[in-house]
Amino acid sequence: MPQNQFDQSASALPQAVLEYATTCDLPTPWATFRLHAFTEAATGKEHLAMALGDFEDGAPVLARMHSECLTGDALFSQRCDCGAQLEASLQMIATEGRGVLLYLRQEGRGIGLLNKLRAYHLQDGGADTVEANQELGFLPDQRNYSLALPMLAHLHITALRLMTNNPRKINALTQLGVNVVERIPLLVQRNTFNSRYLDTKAAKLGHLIKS
Ligand SMILES: Nc1nc2c(ncn2[C@@H]2O[C@H](COP(=O)(O)OP(=O)(O)OP(=O)(O)O)[C@@H](O)[C@H]2O)c(=O)[nH]1
Ligand SMILES: [Zn+2]
Repeated sequence: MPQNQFDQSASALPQAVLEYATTCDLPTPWATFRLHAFTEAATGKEHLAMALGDFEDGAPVLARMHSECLTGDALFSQRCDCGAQLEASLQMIATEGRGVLLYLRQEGRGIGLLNKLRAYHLQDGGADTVEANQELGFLPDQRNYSLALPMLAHLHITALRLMTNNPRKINALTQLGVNVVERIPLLVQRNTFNSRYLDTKAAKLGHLIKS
């Protein structure tokens, strides 16, 4: 699959600069995480890392690089798999007792909330998730994963066992010099509303999801 039909290569994107802000405890139903906050210099956006356990030994860390999805993560939307993936990955980290979830504020695969809702409107009229982005003048995936680098460096994390179904995410991280030693599938249940979305991700974006 030609990667640039869907997203820019990692080397073509500007390297994100983040400034560390603060850390606090974050109790969740599964574990009490340490929540680390960072500010992105270029946009002022706040990006978060939820960490559990000690990473100083250098052993590969169970990790989720989660892209913000307000509708799925907070508003219980069934149009996508984001909320269920967020919950499942935090549970897996808690079960292991060690791991990190990077919560990257790249809503709508980087096009922002309002444009994602415009894309949903086009999808309500028949477009798929890729066509809708293109109709709005965007690449299907506008994310810049270099946001992860300063967060991983701050946490002294050097190698990942990444929970994802998206091989382009692993390619991008590898291009950026991150050592991804393993991919751990993060499959969630289909429903009436997300089924076409999941099929399009598999067919057009290369996600490793069974139909
Ligand atoms: N532009 C757009 N973004 C969407 C749509 N549905 C979900 N998103 C965003 O997609 C992002 C999540 O990406 P996905 O393609 O679902 O999954 P992924 O992160 O590539 O892969 P996984 O690691 O397997 O979850 C979040 O930022 C969502 O807000 C949509 O229809 N259009
Ligand atoms: Zn979502």
